[in-house]
Amino acid sequence: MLNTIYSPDALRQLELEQLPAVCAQVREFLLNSVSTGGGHFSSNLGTVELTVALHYAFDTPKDKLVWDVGHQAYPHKILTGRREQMSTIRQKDGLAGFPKRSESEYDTFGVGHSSTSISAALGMALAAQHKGEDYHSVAIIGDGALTAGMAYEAMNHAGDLDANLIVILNDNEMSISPNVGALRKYLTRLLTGRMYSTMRESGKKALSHSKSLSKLAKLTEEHMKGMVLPGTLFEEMGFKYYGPIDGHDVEELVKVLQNLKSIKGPRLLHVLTQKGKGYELAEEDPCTYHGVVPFNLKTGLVASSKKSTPTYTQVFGQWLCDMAEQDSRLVGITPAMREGSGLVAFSERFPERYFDVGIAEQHAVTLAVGLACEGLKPIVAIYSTFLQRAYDQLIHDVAIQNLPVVFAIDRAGLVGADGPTHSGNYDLSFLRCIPNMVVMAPADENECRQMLYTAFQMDCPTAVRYPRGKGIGIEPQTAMQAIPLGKALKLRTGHGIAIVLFGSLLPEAQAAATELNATLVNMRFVKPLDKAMLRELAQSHELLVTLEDNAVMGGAGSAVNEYLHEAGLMVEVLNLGLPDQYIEHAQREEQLVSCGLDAPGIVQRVNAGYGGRIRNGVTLYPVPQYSTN
Ligand SMILES: Cc1ncc(C[n+]2csc(CCOP(=O)(O)OP(=O)(O)O)c2C)c(N)n1
Ligand SMILES: CC(=O)[C@@H](O)[C@H](O)COP(=O)(O)O
Ligand SMILES: [Mg+2]
Repeated sequence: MLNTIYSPDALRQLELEQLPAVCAQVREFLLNSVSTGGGHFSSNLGTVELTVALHYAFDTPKDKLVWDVGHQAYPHKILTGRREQMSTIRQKDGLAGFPKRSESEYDTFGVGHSSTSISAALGMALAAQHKGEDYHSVAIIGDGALTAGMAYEAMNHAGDLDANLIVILNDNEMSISPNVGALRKYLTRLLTGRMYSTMRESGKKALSHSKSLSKLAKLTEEHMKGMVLPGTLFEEMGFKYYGPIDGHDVEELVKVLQNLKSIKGPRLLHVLTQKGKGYELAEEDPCTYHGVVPFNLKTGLVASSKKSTPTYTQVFGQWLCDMAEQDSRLVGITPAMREGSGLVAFSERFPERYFDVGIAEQHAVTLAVGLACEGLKPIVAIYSTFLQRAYDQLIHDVAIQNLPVVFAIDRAGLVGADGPTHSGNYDLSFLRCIPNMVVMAPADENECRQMLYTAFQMDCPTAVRYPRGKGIGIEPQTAMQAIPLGKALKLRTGHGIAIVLFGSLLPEAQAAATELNATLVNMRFVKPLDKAMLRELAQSHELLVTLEDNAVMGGAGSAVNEYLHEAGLMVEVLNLGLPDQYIEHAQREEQLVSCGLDAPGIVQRVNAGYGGRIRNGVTLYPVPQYSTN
């Protein structure tokens, strides 16, 4: 059947009774395609029935489905004409891992970061009112995503309006790790309470009396009211609350959704799903199977037995435990990224000093400030891309008060398969302009550990930013020693050209320096800059090439330009970094090549500019062209 479903229209031609078979085929397809190519796994297995029901019950794309985060939207892609391209998902020139407006008319809203769906769907619902159009706006949000403030900001607004907004709460009791907070407890109470069973039965009865969809359509508010649990949090916020219902019973889902369409105003349907549904290992351990590399379905994910050097994340995790052992003031904070940020061991060894705050980056930062005010030493472990959410807190709460909060910023620079929504391309630009901040970028794993230690010793806000994955393979030393503030390190002495490196592009810089016989300096600090070193380089070289895995605009290279200008040092400069464009998903190495940040790319751009200047006095720095699809 799946082969004939090229669009939701084709799905809607089927009989309701055929939908369970469609679901089985979508799940089978998912199991094979994600285990073969990698990607988000558990969440997609959990949304199969919900997705089929939504496209069946609603008139998509006229009706708008807005997926929150979008990591659970693979079934949606499969049913909206992209099944045959699913093998390319998250790969260079392939489908994006998240809904993306330019990819399909069914992708109503681009996502990747969480908790935006209710705001966006409300905007669409208000637009419908404004334009006098008649379509439904449906936000599909997970229980994890519902821990973020933005979701409540949107509900608070929506609950006071009469917009045609439907929120589907996809509750699987999991974020990436088990969900946290009072809301989790509240949802559990809703599920386990006596009222739930009573309500569920009455709801089912109401629905089972209806023989056909046309009759179902006539089941209006009165029937649905039988399913209402009065006094819920959502009701108090102005939503009509329905559910909870079984998110794997596709026929029941369709019936309820059909009914929901005829009700007016903001309404919320609570749907229960199981993360990893249909693959036993993922059902048992949805967290491990949240995002997967290719694996054998028969054996499941198998940890490699080869001893390998640690990733930057692991270097951070080890440092955190070591530091916590030495200093009881240390506390660790994560906004819902325990595994990704390397905090599992810390959370187990120091549970009383570990805080998973849910998807609440703003709160994570200001919580750290409160802890710092009272003499504790907070470490905020956060992905660069998610720190963007907490920029005001960083300035207003941390930096203006000059409090010693350490930001361990993971996934800095290009991240690969997750693409532009998750790239950490801007942190150097947005951090270095904040007074009081010290900003460090390690060039290898040991330096990362020593920088974290350095940061921890300081009495001001500090940031250490490091990339996804492994470095050059330097085993961090156990001993920890603070790095002198703002001190760069000369790694190679060459002639004419000096490569001024900020961060992890060390192998590329080393290869290019050798090829060009250039001086190579590891700057280590983006703020404060080693001005003495820059002065010396400017006075002894003809060209300075700054290199960073951050946007060129406003980044570390810009800091060098500003200093040279301010100091009146006349030297030619070539700033290499990420262009003023979004870099599409691909492997990180492919992304670096496409930006001219691999060793041959660096050499080519230096030669083009520098050679041109030497030959005829014309400065020419060609910038590679990037695709902007
Ligand atoms: C702002 C933001 N912070 C963190 C993340 C990382 N993240 C992606 S999915 C996820 C869990 C979401 O849980 P839920 O919404 O319940 O969906 P589920 O994974 O259970 O399907 C997290 C923390 C993100 N995408 N956006
Ligand atoms: C959807 C989301 O935000 C996360 O699942 C993210 O994809 C994790 O990225 P890492 O694989 O880099 O931890
Ligand atoms: Mg969840």
